[in-house]
Amino acid sequence: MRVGVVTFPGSLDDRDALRAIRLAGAEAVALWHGEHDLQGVDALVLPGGFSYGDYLRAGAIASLSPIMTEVIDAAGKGMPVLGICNGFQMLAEAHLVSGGLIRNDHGNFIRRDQALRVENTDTPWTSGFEQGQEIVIPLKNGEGGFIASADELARLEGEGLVAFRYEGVNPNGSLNDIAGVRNDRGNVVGLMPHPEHAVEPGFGPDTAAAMRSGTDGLTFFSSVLQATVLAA
Ligand SMILES: NC(=O)CC[C@H](N)C(=O)O
Repeated sequence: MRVGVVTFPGSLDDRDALRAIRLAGAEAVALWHGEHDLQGVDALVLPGGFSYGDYLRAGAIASLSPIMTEVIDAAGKGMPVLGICNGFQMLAEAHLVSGGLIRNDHGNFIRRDQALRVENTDTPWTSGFEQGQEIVIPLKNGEGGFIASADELARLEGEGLVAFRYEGVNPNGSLNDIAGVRNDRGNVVGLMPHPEHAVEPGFGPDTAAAMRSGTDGLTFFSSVLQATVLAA
């Protein structure tokens, strides 16, 4: 299975995403934002970072990059797409998932090992988790506050489209503690915390809770591998 990671000008976590994919056992394919070419990949990751310097709004300019034409087309056909942090911001700007991300309510960039509750396992990126499972992965952003209109929020909740919720601490004022959402079909998932930074023992979160494994993030990438094997 081939999983592509798109690099944009200002991407920061593309290499870690490629490494996470390899550690999960898939072939990692580096893609460039300026090309209209997905190189035949089976799944896609939009990585974290500061694409276009976060000018305008984080993810807004990247969402108009040439390759996004192909990403939007593939997502519409059911290809698994994961947006991590800046990638989640791009998914929201491209309307591939609902809602938007705004500056953290306290106004500061924040970095912490963050506990999350897995709310929806019916996606190719979360199928390896248990419903309600608590995981710990790193969070690091300045514009992580999840917003949506009252109607859209009610729809997300009512239709079970909230994929992850902050547990214990809401680090940025996100409505309903929402840390990640999925699209209606389930193939597109976006979240603010970073699974690709928690894939190897000793290099991930260092909280006591996470010492259970420190590799909760790897399940995202092993899940998508499993999803495609089952579909094949
Ligand atoms: N880690 C990231 O991807 C950061 C995302 C974005 N640049 C922000 O600060 O909100």
